[in-house]
Amino acid sequence: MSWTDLAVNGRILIVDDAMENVQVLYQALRDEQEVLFALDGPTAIEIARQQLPDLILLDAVMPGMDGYAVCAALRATPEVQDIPIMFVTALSQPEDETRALEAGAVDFISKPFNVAVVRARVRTQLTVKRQADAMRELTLTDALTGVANRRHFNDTLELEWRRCARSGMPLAAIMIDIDHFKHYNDAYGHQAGDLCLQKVAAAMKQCASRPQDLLARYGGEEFILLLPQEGVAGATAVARRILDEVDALALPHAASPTSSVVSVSMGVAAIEPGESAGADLLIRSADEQLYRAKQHGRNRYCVASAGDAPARHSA
Ligand SMILES: Nc1nc2c(ncn2[C@@H]2O[C@H](COP(=O)(O)OP(=O)(O)OP(=O)(O)O)[C@@H](O)[C@H]2O)c(=O)[nH]1
Repeated sequence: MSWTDLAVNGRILIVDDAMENVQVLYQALRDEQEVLFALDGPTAIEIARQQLPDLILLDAVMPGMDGYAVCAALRATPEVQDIPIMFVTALSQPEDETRALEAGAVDFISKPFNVAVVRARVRTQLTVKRQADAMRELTLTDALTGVANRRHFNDTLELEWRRCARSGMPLAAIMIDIDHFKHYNDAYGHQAGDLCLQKVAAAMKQCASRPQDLLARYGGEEFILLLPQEGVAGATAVARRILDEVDALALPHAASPTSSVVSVSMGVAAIEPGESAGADLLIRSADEQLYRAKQHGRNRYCVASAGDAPARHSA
C-alpha cells in the first residue's frame, strides 16, 4: 500500500457559514473524498457526532459560535475529540494561527488558498489519522480473538453508562465463561484451546451485531458483552442465541462433565444508569448471575431479576 492509497476515501466535514466557500472546498475535494458540510457550529458538532468524519475543515469567523468555540467543544466531546481539525480561514496573522493550533487544530490554511495545496494537506492529515486509528485499534484489541480487550471494555462501559443515563435508556451486560476450559486445555492442548477461544468469540460476536454492542475478552476464558440501550428481555434473548450458536459450533469436549461439546455459562444483568449506582454494579450483578449459572450446572444463563429460574439449554 502506498502513501496516497492510505489517504483516499476519507470523510470530510466542511464547516463554513458561507455556502460559496463550502462549494469551493467541495469542488476541490469531491473527487477523492466523501464530503459533508455544515453552515454553523452547533450543526457541525451534531454532524460530527453522528457521522464521525475523518477530518474537519473549519472556518474561524462565523456568527454565533465561531470556529475556535467549535474546536473547543469538539475537543471536549469524547466520541469526536480525536477527529483532526484543519482551520481554513480568511484570517492570516500568526496570532490567529497560533490560537487555532493551541485550540487543538492540526493545521491552518489561509484564504485565498491553492487547491492543490489544500488537497495535499488534506491527504497528509488523513494518512496521519489512519495511522493513529490503526495504532489505537491495536491497543484496544485482544490479540488472540480479535474482540475488544478489557481496557477497551472499561472505557466503553463508562461512556455508555453516561450516554444511557442521559437518555434514560437501560444498559445490559452478559458475563460469559467457557465451561471446564482447564479440562479442555489439558485434554486437547493449549493451541487447540486458543483455537477454541477464537471460534467461540467469533460465534458470540455474531449474536450481537448492533453497532453499539461490544464483545470483549475479560479474562482468560471469560468474555463480556455490553448491550447499550437494551433491557433484561433483549439481553436474555441474546444470551439464548449465544447458547445456541456455541452449541452449533459442535466443538468436541470429551473431558467436560457438562456436555459432549464446548458450552458456556452466562450471567445476564440490565440496569438503568442513574445517580445512585455506578457501572461496577452492572458488572457485579452479571458476575453474580454467572456464578449462579455455574452453581446450577453450567451450559445455561441466569438473569438478574427476582424470581427468574436458571434457564437451561434446550439441547
Ligand atoms: N488455551 C488458552 N487457555 C487459556 C487462556 N487464558 C486462560 N486459559 C486457561 O483457561 C483455564 C481456566 O480455568 P478455570 O478458571 O479453572 O475455569 P474452567 O476450567 O473453565 O472451569 P469452570 O469455569 O468452573 O467451568 C485455565 O486452565 C487457563 O490456563 C488462553 O489464552 N489460551
